[in-house]
Order: sequence, then C-alpha cells, then structure tokens
Amino acid sequence: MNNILQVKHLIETYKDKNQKFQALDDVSFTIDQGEILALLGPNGAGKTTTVSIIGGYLLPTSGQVILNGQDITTARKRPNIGVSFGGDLGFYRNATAKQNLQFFADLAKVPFRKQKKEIQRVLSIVELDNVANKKVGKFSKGMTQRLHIARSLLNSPSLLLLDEPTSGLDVEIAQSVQKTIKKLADSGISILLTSHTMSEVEKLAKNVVILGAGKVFFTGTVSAVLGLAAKEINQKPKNLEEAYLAIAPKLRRN
Ligand SMILES: Nc1ncnc2c1ncn2[C@@H]1O[C@H](COP(=O)(O)OP(=O)(O)OP(=O)(O)O)[C@@H](O)[C@H]1O
Repeated sequence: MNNILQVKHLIETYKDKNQKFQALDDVSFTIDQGEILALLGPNGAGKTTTVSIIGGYLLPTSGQVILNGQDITTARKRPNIGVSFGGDLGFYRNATAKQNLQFFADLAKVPFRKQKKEIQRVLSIVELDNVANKKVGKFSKGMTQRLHIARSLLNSPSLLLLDEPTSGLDVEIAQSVQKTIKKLADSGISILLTSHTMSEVEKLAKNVVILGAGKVFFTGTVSAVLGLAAKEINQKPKNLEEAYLAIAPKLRRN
C-alpha cells in the first residue's frame, strides 16, 4: 500500500514562561491511501498536538511530516490536507451554509470561477445540499459537524484530519457522520481520526496508534489491541473499549 502520510520522530516541547513541558516524545506512524487511522489516548496524551503539527498549525520542536513524499514540516500552506476540529465554533451563525463555505473557499484559495461547483460538491458529499441556504445558527449539532467536514473537503485534499468528529452528538447523528467518514475513505481519501469512542473506532478504523504521555504506546490493528489487552486481564476482552480500559493505566503520565 501507498504511504500518503509519514510522521517521523515528532517531538513537541511547549514552553510556558520558564517552564518546559514535553507533549510529544518521538511520535512516528504512517497512513496509507484510503485508510482510516485512529489516534487514541487519554486526555492530554498528545492527540491534538499531533493533529495540529500535521495540519500546519504548530511547528514541531523536531521531527518531520512527509505528505505524498514531500517534506511539509515547515510548509505554511497545506492544500492537500483538510482539517476539522469540529465543535460549535468556527462558522458565522447569521450566514448560510453556502455563504460560510464561500468564505472558506476564498481562504482555501479555490479559484472564484470554481467556487460554486466546489461548494455544491462538498455540501452534497455530507448531504447538506438541501439546506445550503439555511443559516448555520439554525443548524443542529450533527449538521454543524457535517458542515465542518464539508469545509475540510474544499479543494479536494488527499488527507483529512478529523479531531473528535462525533463528540457531543447523539447516537443516530453520530452514526450518520460515521457513514460520511467511511464514504470518504472508500473514495480514496486518507483519514486521521481522533476519538474517545471505542465503538466508533472499531467501526471505522483497521489500525490504531495509541498515545500515552506523549509517546507511542502501540501501533497496529484493532484486533492486535485486543490481543495485547488479553495478556493484561488474562482473558480475551469483549471489545475495544474493554481492551482499552485494560491498558489505560499504562498510558498515564507520571
Ligand atoms: N499551548 C500549550 N502550552 C503548554 N502545554 C500545552 C499546550 N497545549 C497543550 N499542552 C499540554 O500538552 C499535553 C497534550 O495536549 P493535547 O491537547 O495534545 O492532548 P490530547 O491528547 O488532544 O487531549 P484531549 O483528549 O483532552 O483532547 C497536555 O498535557 C496539555 O496540557
């Protein structure tokens, strides 16, 4: 399989006044084309820091980000990467979905003459084309989340970074967002997903990277995580959630 993304030996040391804090310590992994890779770990493990470095929002203290064979670690623009941090923020509530996407299409440097078609394209992928002219302030959480994904798809990136895309959504709406994510991967887009919902990870991802205290604790398939956890609890865990809970104590910062 083709490695779309290679993350190599990332170290991130935050400096606050005179204090230093090592958020990432030698984080490496790869993502293939059309793969959904889940980045897991407890609060504070370093998931958002990793996503921010790959997305170009943060420079690593050291290490490299290689996309499609090119070193983009210090590149200021990343047209091939779409990022969705989700949440209620990030859109003009008094503007329609279409107007919001026009603003972001300008930022993403989609040529003006192609914007109408591109906005139509991304809205239809997330099935919001029928509410294109509705104000975002009237959107439900699930619709807003799908609009975040639509925004990240402007300019047809080859890699999507989705930070907790279903956080705070009810089960039914979470499922429709998960279907959208699966559909995108099936179309060949590679996806890095962070999530605290293990049933979602089991549904979407084949491979996972588990971070603990800024270090890679485990990289491999979901079924290999079950095998690893079985050694901890001397029985096969029922599912990924049970497996994750079995190894969770090892992921804490000292
Ligand atoms: N700007 C910053 N300055 C100092 N420390 C920071 C900064 N941003 C994050 N940290 C610390 O770095 C560590 C990793 O944070 P990060 O947000 O990457 O974790 P996370 O795995 O995404 O957690 P969560 O699941 O809660 O979103 C945390 O201990 C956090 O407090």
